[in-house]
Amino acid sequence: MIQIQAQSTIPTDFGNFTVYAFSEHEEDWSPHLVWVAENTDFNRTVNVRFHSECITGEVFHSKKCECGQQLTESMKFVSEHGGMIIYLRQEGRNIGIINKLKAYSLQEKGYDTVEANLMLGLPADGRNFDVAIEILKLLNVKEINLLTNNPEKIKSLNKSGIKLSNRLPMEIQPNEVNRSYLSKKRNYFGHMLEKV
Ligand SMILES: Nc1nc2c(ncn2[C@@H]2O[C@H](COP(=O)(O)OP(=O)(O)OP(=O)(O)O)[C@@H](O)[C@H]2O)c(=O)[nH]1
Ligand SMILES: [Zn+2]
Repeated sequence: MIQIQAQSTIPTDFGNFTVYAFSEHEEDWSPHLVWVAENTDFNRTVNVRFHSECITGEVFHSKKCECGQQLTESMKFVSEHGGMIIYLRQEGRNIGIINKLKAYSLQEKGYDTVEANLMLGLPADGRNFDVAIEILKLLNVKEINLLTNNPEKIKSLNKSGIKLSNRLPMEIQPNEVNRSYLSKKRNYFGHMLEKV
């Protein structure tokens, strides 16, 4: 059972956030991190982003995906309108950074993002979002707007008991490198993307 292991306030370029680290054990070096914008009213519909870790995109500005830009846009949005980012330590759709780099290596040979995972004997998407739901319940959140294009995140919420008021699109303008990745997301996983 996960619980809050620590919390603190952190000022960012986009405003002040309270950050909570959630894990089962205090010695877990990769806890899920929940970033709550300071103007968040838990008694109203809360704007929420479930965001899976992508060190290549978020820290090193990889052009292969849109994760870094989505995280920045999400932080801006919740700072302005209230809300939180549930930052899930599910690197590479939960195959881990080593396997993601192996998958990228296969992508250099011409395989797409799904084929590469499957060739490694791994699921196309190894995530489930139950832990994000658990976090919302622990924080006593009852009703949310979800910033996402991913239908799986919506399905998880619909069976959770937490009310989903609205889906808010989180679409980034494609670049020349990530356009085929984004179109695979739309055509294979069913992401609601209009710009690819
Ligand atoms: N295995 C694998 N993972 C990737 C690849 N490109 C990006 N990722 C991972 O995909 C995940 C993207 O997660 P999210 O930002 O939550 O995005 P999403 O599930 O597409 O849904 P929304 O952005 O909410 O629409 C991150 O964990 C990335 O590390 C890839 O080519 N292969
Ligand atoms: Zn990414």
